[in-house]
Amino acid sequence: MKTPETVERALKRGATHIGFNFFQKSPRYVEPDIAGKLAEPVRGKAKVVAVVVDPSNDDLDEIVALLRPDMLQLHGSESPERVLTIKAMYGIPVIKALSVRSTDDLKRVEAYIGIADRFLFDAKPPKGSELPGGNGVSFDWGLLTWLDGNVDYMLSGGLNKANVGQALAMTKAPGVDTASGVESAPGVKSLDMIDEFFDAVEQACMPETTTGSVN
Ligand SMILES: O=C(O)c1ccccc1N[C@@H]1O[C@H](COP(=O)(O)O)[C@@H](O)[C@H]1O
Repeated sequence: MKTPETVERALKRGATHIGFNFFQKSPRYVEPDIAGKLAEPVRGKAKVVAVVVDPSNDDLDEIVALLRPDMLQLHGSESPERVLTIKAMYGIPVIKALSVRSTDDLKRVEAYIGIADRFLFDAKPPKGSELPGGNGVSFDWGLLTWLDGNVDYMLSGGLNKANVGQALAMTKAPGVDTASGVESAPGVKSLDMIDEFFDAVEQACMPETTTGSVN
């Protein structure tokens, strides 16, 4: 999120996590001090998440001081040992993002069990992309049937109003996450598209008993 308006809209629609991106090549990048201000209305209503990619300790020091995140989303190739070190340094829960193309990619979860607090499964970046995430591409959700049912995760990667219902129906994912799927241009979130995404999620999550037809 890069603007107060989009933060407000996502909160109003019931977002449980609001992310701020600190990968400098990203069109979603925000300066840590600006992110700290944007996060103020989020505190106590949703989790403030810092999205980082193989961050140095200096970068983390600055982000943690200025944003005061509830969670760190580690979206690079951080090893289990590095995740443990980061958790020990700041005492902040970690979402470990893993990119998925095959069942072997999903098996990488095992090394992080008991270390990462939650997982986020994203697609592998397309060839040539400079971004490790935020590429608007999905992976084969059917692969998630291989996952141990106790793993707490968020499904990510190319989710938008048109496919999030099918993604939820197919995977029963405990959470969904989107970035480019609610943007009118790279890095430009659309209030209408945020609404449409939440509408689609609500529709997908409606208990069957309330979606029956009226005769
Ligand atoms: O969005 C980015 O530019 C980005 C850069 C570096 C790491 C992660 C990034 N985005 C995250 O990727 C997922 C999926 O995004 P999308 O829905 O496919 O656009 C999401 O968690 C973004 O925050």
